[in-house]
Amino acid sequence: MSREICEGYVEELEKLGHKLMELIATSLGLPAKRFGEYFKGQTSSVRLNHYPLCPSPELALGVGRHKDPGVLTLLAQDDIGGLEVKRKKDGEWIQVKPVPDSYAVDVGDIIQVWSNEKYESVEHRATVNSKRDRYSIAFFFYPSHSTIVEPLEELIGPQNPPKYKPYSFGKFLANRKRSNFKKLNVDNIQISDFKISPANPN
Ligand SMILES: O=C(O)CCC(=O)C(=O)O
Ligand SMILES: [Fe+2]
Repeated sequence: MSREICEGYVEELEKLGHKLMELIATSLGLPAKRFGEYFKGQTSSVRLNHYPLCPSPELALGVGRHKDPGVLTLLAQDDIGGLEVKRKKDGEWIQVKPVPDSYAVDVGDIIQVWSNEKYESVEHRATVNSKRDRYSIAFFFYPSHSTIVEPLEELIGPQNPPKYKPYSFGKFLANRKRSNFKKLNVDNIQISDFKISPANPN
């Protein structure tokens, strides 16, 4: 792939990311450009995923269950399928069927915190299959390293106290990456670590 093609692709995804954030801002009753400031010095990235076919797909996962730490993930997937999201009401894993010429849009942890849980970050995973290799391209729309993530002040008040303590996105991500993609015996850092519990508001 040439540099121009990659750069052009990322530029278009960035535009789409901003557009989606404008719609989300509007849905929360905020000015459309409310989220723009966080993306000055953004740290977005692209990951090319290759899942080789697996003779025993019931014994392995392509990517284990997780929530994406950023703002949005825009996922282009081929026609094989394998992405699954966890349905909250019963914990069932639901397949996200590939739709040609479209992106699967995943709300990340930061929107959950910014919106004080009006939106929720979706838990997901990717399975493998025994028929064909699968490819996906994930664009992770991330704010600047220095962003302090906290519920937006316009969305909190006496009736709606903040559900999260502020945290540094850069430090959160650095902590996540410390695992270096190895399987850990303990869960790595999660936004729930910053959750304010009603019994212990500080
Ligand atoms: O390839 C997929 O379907 C999902 C990939 C994913 O969740 C990720 O890269 O964060
Ligand atoms: Fe993901």
